Amino acid sequence: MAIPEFELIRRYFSSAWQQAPVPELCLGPGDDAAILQMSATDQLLVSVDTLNVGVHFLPDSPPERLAQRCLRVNISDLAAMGGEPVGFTLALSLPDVDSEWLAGFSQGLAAAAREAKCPLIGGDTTHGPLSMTIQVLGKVPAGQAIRRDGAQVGDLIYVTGTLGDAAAALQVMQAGSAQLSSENVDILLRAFYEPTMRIEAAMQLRGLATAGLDLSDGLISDLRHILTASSARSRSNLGAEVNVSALPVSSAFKQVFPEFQQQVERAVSGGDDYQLCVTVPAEKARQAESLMADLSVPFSRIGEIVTGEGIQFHNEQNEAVLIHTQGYQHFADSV
Ligand SMILES: Nc1ncnc2c1ncn2[C@@H]1O[C@H](COP(=O)(O)OP(=O)(O)O)[C@@H](O)[C@H]1O
Ligand SMILES: Cc1ncc(C[n+]2csc(CCOP(=O)(O)OP(=O)(O)O)c2C)c(N)n1
Ligand SMILES: [Mg+2]
Repeated sequence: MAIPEFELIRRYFSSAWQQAPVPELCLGPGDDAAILQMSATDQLLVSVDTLNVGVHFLPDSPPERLAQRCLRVNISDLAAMGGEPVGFTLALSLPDVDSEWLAGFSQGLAAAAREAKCPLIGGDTTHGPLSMTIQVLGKVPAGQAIRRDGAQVGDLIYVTGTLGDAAAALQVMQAGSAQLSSENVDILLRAFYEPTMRIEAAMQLRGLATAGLDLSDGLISDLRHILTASSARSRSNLGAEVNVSALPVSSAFKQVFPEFQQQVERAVSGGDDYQLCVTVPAEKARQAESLMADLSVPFSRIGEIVTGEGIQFHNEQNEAVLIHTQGYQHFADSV
């Protein structure tokens, strides 16, 4: 029987993290980043993610774009906590020394590092199948990180940007794009390789959002992380109501997935979005919406936290919509 990714982590790694707590540790595994107390006023955020060929990107991906994606998806975890980047380390495993590939990779890495104001501060370079791991360090004023566990009944659920574009890009890369304009192909590929880092947006949402994370596995699994963490913390049963007609999707995405049910399924379970999903109390919603508008960040209200369990999807007419797909799961195919 396959062990789901999160059960595997809990079963085999919780014994290590439950040992020897240090006074600096404010938040261990389970959120987008760990939180460590650095001084009375500052906390350090730490997060790491790996990208593997064949799993996270296709073989022969352009190296410049791959580097962009690798740093951006990692910085997305810092952003999701309301953090500001401080620096990153890079552990790179390469099958051979291909100077053309490395020149492209180096350019993409430098461009993303510049944009995020996040310098490379160390790393490791080894011989092996292509794999890249980036660890990001960030900072946040003490107590102000946006965690996954603060959502409450009545909070409104928002997402930034559009959902499903990266899933549509993958479909286009794997199956072709006969019916798409080159402009739309560009939009989708950019969503996959260069997801927007929502650093400033999330910093503005500190103190307004009760919970938040970045969407990597798809809304249907990632919103559940907010529900699980927040239910545990508040010792209550929290669920979510999501209006599928409010899910923000691009016209390029709709061209790739023309049927409405297919659009809903891909938007909530396609993954690789790296948009923010946050919960905001109703009385702070106007302020949050206007701050996001000032930053020109699309900010869509898609639902509400309710008493209950799991996520219920409904349409504009308030009719239940069944979703048949799940979010991305590593090891889903293992036996
Ligand atoms: N091998 C591991 N040991 C300890 N913690 C882990 C391990 N793998 C994942 N985690 C933790 O589990 C949580 C969920 O992981 P993941 O889905 O990768 O988060 P994210 O989507 O934020 O990258 C994170 O807090 C991460 O630190
Ligand atoms: C070749 C390829 N196949 C499938 C996908 C889809 N995909 C792979 S991993 C993933 C989820 C996000 O990756 P994960 O390692 O779980 O990131 P994390 O949640 O740790 O940030 C998705 C949607 C992809 N990006 N590339
Ligand atoms: Mg991860």
